Amino acid sequence: MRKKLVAANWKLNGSPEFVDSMMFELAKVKCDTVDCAVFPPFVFIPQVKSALPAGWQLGAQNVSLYEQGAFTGEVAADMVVACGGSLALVGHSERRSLFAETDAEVAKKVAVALKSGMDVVLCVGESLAERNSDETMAVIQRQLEAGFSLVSPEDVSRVCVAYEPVWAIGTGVTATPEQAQEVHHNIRALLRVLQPGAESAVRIIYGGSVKAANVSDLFVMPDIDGALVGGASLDAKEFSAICEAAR
Ligand SMILES: O=C[C@H](O)COP(=O)(O)O
Repeated sequence: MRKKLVAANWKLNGSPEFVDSMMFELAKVKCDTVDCAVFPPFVFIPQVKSALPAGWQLGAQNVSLYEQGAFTGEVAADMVVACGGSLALVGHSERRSLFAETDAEVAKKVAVALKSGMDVVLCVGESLAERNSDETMAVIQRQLEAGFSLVSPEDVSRVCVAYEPVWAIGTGVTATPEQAQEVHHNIRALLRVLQPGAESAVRIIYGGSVKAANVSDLFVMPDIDGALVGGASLDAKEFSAICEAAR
C-alpha cells in the first residue's frame, strides 16, 4: 500500500508573518499515516525549516539544472539540501509554459535533484486544447519519458508523479475523480513500460483545484496517492482538512 502524499505548493505567495502563522497551524496536523510536505518560495526555506512540525517534509518549487557557477539568479539543488530541503518540485506546468522549460531541462533538473539527495515530484499534464484533441496520454507519455530519462532504475521510486491537468490549475474546475483516475491508471501502465515494478512503487498524486470539499472523492480512487495543492494550501484550515482527509 502506497502512503499518501499531500503537498502544499505556495507558488509566489507568502511573507515571514505568513510562514509563522502557517507553521503554527500545520503543527496541529498529524503526519503519521500520510506524508505531508510544503513547497515555499526559496527565500522562506530556512524560516520554514526552523519551525517545521515533526514529520513534515520541506521542498523547493524548482531547482537549477546547473550545480554551481556563473548562473545569476539560479538556486542549486545542493543549496536547497543545505538549507534543509528534501524534495524538489520539477516540471510544474507554470515553469513549462511561463518560463519555457523544456522536457530536456526537466530531465536534467530531475537528475540533479536526485543527485543532491532530494526526492522529486515530477509534474505532468495536458492543456485543454490537448485534451480536446485527444492528445492527453501522448503528451503525458512524452513528459514522463523525458522526466525519467536520466533516472537510474534504483532511483525510480524516489520520483513521485504529479498529474496536473493544466485546465484544472487555479481555475476552480477540478478533474472529476473518474477523469483523474483514468489518467492515473494510464500513467501506471506507462510507468510499467518504463521500468517493471515502477507501476506499484511510484506514487501518483493529483493537482488542480483541490479543496477540502472535493478531495475525499479523489482520494477514494485506487490510483490517486495524494494531492499537490496550490491555492487551497494558502488557507491553513483548508489545507489541514485536506491532510486530514488523506489520513
Ligand atoms: O501545484 C499546484 C497546482 O498547480 C494546483 O494549483 P491549484 O490547487 O491552485 O489549482
